[in-house]
Amino acid sequence: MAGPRARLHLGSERSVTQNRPRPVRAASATAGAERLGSAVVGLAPPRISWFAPVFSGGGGARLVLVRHTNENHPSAVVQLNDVRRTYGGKRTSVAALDGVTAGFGRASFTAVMGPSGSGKSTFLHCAAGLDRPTGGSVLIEGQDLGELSEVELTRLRRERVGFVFQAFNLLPALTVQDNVTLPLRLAGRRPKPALVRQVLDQVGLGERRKHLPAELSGGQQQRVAIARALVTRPAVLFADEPTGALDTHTARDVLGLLRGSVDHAGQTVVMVTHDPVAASYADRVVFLADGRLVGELPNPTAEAVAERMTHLGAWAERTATGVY
Ligand SMILES: Nc1ncnc2c1ncn2[C@@H]1O[C@H](COP(=O)(O)OP(=O)(O)OP(=O)(O)O)[C@@H](O)[C@H]1O
Repeated sequence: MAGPRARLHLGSERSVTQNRPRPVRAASATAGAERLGSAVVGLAPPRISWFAPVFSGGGGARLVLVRHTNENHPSAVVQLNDVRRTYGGKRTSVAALDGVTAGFGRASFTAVMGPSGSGKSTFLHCAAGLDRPTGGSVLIEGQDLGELSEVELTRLRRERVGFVFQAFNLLPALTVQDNVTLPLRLAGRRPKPALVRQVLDQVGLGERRKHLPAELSGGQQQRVAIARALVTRPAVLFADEPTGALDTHTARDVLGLLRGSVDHAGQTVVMVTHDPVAASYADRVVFLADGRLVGELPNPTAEAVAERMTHLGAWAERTATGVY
């Protein structure tokens, strides 16, 4: 557990009613996930509380008891323990992540938000095994990534981690079906036709499997990218601004698809986003500022997320400039 961390007090968490229908969860999809109050966190109830400075909207600091839900727990699919990532040398050192502890339970959907430069990409890269932290540990399904060689880490990423980025990164000369099955073929596995059909149907592209990416809309191409990420049945799907290149309507389709993979297939999803509406599809939002986890919001609404981000941005600016 990291030492005391600043947590932002950013207004009421439940002042705005939910602005989207939440699908009923299949019992199998939520196996292992536990409800903690109103938050689906997939973790054990918090065991440790800590005293931390809380910054009010006006910039003043006071001490309150903070209940922390992100501690180390063996049931987490992804667990970060006191993760640090420093860039640069001694004199130019930047702490992109400064002691982050967070857990992500099975069949949970978490949005990661924070001002520009707060460490979101670094967080995602370290959590997904794309980058090695300079301190602390990251576990995926209980496996400490720090204990793996590069070859082992690559294999774990290929088999247990799915990625979706803002850019769809499809191979233009391959059909939808061949793009989707590529990760399996790269891993030397023969794609099972029934599985491929199922994944393509899941993303609504069963009829388009022979098409080339250029023959699809942006939203459909992102669906192909999601199918490609899901085809290995990964333990966790990491999404980095997956709707950043899509119009509002298409973005909602894609977010609904991610939500459905959690509710109906028990997928664990961790998504970095700047968009409060996108974040409102998640079970909870965790907020980063200055490389630290500074708060979380269960059952987020777009309005509540936007309100917190406004305060967080103002606080980050005051911290950076030293003007309060
Ligand atoms: N390769 C690097 N070398 C040096 N500093 C870096 C490097 N990558 C990130 N940083 C610094 O680490 C901090 C966190 O960066 P990161 O990209 O994780 O933030 P972010 O929240 O994803 O930002 P944004 O929302 O603007 O994409 C920033 O101060 C950034 O300048």
